[in-house]
Amino acid sequence: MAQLLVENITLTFGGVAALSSVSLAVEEGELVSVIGPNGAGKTSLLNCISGFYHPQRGRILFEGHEITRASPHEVTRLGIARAFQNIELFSGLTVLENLMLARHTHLGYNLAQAGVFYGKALAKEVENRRVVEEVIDFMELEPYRKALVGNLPYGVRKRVEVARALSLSPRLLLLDEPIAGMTLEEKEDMVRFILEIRAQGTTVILIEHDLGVVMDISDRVYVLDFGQVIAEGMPEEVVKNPRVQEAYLGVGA
Ligand SMILES: Nc1ncnc2c1ncn2[C@@H]1O[C@H](COP(=O)(O)OP(=O)(O)OP(=O)(O)O)[C@@H](O)[C@H]1O
Repeated sequence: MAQLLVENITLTFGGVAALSSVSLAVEEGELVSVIGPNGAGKTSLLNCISGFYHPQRGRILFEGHEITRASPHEVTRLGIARAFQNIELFSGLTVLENLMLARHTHLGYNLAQAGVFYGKALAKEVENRRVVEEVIDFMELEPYRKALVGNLPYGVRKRVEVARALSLSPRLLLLDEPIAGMTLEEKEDMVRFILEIRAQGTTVILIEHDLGVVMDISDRVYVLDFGQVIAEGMPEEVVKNPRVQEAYLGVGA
């Protein structure tokens, strides 16, 4: 069974369908990209998977659990984390504090539990710190760990945003335009990190407008247009698909 199954989801806003009967199946360890023109429904799809939107029809299963109506918090606890297009970090906190806070907020013990199970809470805190330090090391953020996020250049903040998602130890990572607005060098670095994340066994769903990057690194690609999946397959198949060329690349027709 696929790790993530999206079955015929439909999401409407006041009569406008952002997604119409969209299905998607992602295997554990795959790097799957979702592409499509502006307004095609890519972010809406990620919002449904991550619990921010709930589709009116269809269902979503992650590792056999139905998450169609789950909250973002529940989805995170089940092993799905998301790096946002518009960076969701606290600019007045350091890199280290942002990552620790993410773990506390989503996976941590609450204060009442900490009071009752002091030893357990302490062990949890040591574990939180270990994971966060590993992520900082992995994302090569060591030079910035004590820097306030608000003072960091945009490209580094994008990297911290991915690190924040990774610090939740996800088995499925959702990346919404992780290289948008970056310099060429920053893009190359981010692509390398994405490939390393996948190499470590984490499943990745990527929304990205840079087709060169998508075609280079994806195992499979889904193409959305007007809220519908118009093509799915290996990158080299998808680019040859006449519907994709018409709808997305603006050629043909
Ligand atoms: N909260 C909302 N309220 C109303 N309409 C929405 C909402 N979110 C998305 N939509 C609509 O749903 C459609 C799909 O939008 P979505 O942002 O998912 O597309 P996208 O493919 O991610 O676009 P982009 O590449 O520009 O980010 C659009 O018509 C958009 O206006």
